[in-house]
Amino acid sequence: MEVKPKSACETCAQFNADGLKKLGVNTSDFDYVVALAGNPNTGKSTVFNAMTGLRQHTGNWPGKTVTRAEGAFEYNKEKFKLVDLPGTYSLLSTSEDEEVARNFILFGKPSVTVIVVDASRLERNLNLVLQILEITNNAVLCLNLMDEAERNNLEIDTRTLAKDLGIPVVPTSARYNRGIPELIQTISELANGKIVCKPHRIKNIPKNIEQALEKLSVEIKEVYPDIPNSRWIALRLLEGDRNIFETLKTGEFV
Ligand SMILES: Nc1nc2c(ncn2[C@@H]2O[C@H](COP(=O)(O)OP(=O)(O)OP(=O)(O)O)[C@@H](O)[C@H]2O)c(=O)[nH]1
Ligand SMILES: [Mg+2]
Repeated sequence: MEVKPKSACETCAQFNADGLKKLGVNTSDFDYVVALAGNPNTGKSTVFNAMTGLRQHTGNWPGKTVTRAEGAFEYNKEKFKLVDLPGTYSLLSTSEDEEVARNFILFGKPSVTVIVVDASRLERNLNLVLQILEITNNAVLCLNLMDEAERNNLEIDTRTLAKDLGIPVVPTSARYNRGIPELIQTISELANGKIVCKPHRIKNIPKNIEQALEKLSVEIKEVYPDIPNSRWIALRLLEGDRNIFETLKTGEFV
């Protein structure tokens, strides 16, 4: 991860939060699309509401958001369309809600993916984080529910986490609006290339599988030239993922 040097004033989130305008449902003429992804009940909709000024339903039970919601905000004169997704445990999913999230993360071509995790249950959230990092170059980890983590006396080494994952990590307590200005600033810097990620990727793929992957992903690209992540899709097909197979067949990507 490389961060280009800036003046101290520019790096201050408090300073930059002044450049924020919550635009509600007015998503026209956006410059960037930002996806909010993560396990169920990690506070995605709460983050969405804090940034857009909308009142997307939030609730303390899994699966509250069942379809995707869209809103917008403006920051430093650039317009961001924010997409709130249903919670999902995995990109290798089967349930209908999870499919909505997976298809958007895979095929929606977001400029930035915000991965919202529960800081008090970090370990069980990491599975999805690593899966998302396989398919995107531009992501930020929103370490939410920091108030809960603090209450449980959990300390998280955010610098090491950011280094190991290869993406920025922003601690937040979205319910209390803590960390939201920093998150917005990080999203903006990722979108306009001031921060460049080097996401953690699995490297030890056997040679024969690697060759099959290469071949299949070339064929996928021939049939679907606009498709992102053809390599990951090839891997899923080789593993026999019926959902991905059906999605490709119907062409209903998003
Ligand atoms: N203590 C605390 N609670 C939070 C925080 N952020 C969200 N919550 C609460 O966590 C619950 C779930 O929040 P949601 O925003 O609905 O979570 P979600 O990720 O959108 O949930 P799904 O749509 O089901 O995936 C709500 O009761 C929120 O008020 C936080 O930073 N701290
Ligand atoms: Mg939600």
